[in-house]
Amino acid sequence: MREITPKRIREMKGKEKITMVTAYDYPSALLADKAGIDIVFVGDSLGMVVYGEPNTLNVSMEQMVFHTRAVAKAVKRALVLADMPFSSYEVSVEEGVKNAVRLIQAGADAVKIEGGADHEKLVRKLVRMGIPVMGHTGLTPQRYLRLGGYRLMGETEEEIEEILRDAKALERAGAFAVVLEFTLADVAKLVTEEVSIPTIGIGSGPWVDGQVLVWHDLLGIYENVPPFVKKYADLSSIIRLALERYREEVKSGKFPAKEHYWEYQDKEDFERKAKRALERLEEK
Ligand SMILES: Nc1nc(=O)c2c([nH]1)NC[C@@H]1CN(c3ccc(C(=O)N[C@@H](CCC(=O)O)C(=O)O)cc3)CN21
Ligand SMILES: CC(C)C(=O)C(=O)O
Ligand SMILES: [Mg+2]
Repeated sequence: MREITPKRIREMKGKEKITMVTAYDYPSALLADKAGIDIVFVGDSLGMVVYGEPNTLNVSMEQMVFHTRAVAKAVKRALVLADMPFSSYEVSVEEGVKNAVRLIQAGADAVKIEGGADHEKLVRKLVRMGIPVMGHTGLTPQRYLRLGGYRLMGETEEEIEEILRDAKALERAGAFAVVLEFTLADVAKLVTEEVSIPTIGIGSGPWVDGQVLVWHDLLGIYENVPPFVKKYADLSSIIRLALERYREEVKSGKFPAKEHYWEYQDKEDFERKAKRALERLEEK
């Protein structure tokens, strides 16, 4: 059992801000855990930042399972959360349960689904069988085609109502937290006040219970970052510089240097052995 549990996350509401970051592989999850992040999250955004897709709609359960397994191996303290990908839970409650179980068996401590009111039955069922669930409302990227792209949510009365309805349905069904993505900050504040479960914002302002960002965005290794991202590092330029130096040193013969290889001290000994080896090869 890891130290950060869904219960601990719930208890942080109003006391301590919750920190969450995506990670898709072993080395990044190791770093996120060691940095003291509360929730290490295998997001379906991996379709975009790892696999180069234009949206998250082509992410498969297989991909989520493989990446969740790698992340789970690394994390000792944080809560490991895995996204349910598009079409893995919408068709039926049964299918949703089966797919959630696969992510749990890959090492996740909890799963996240997009939407709320539409999936109340599924959330209730998962929670009853012991699988902690995080919801997700506001901008839900799996509705990319219908929305006609990614945009700020909560500008109309109808959208505010929909976001509130989702959050309240999730609370009722037993979800332990809800992501509020790219909503006007006032809407996020209202939702945070209206529900007893923690709200975790992304692009939704400061009046929420926690924040989540995508690994590649905050570290500066993804070119199409959403407008709400703060870059905490510019790893792209650091990585490029290192690769250019490597290339240059191989071309010029500077790498590998003495400390990077091993040679015979006794060259005559090597000559003898090499000659014998070549002869043995001839005999066969
Ligand atoms: N790398 C990455 N970071 C994210 O935060 C993220 C993903 N990918 N993929 C899934 C969703 C999609 N998100 C996004 C992506 C783009 C905008 C964005 O750029 N909005 C622009 C205009 C978009 C358009 O051209 O239609 C804006 O100015 O509102 C917002 C949220 C957040 N999520
Ligand atoms: C944007 C966050 C919340 C997400 O769902 C993801 O990274 O997949
Ligand atoms: Mg997602």
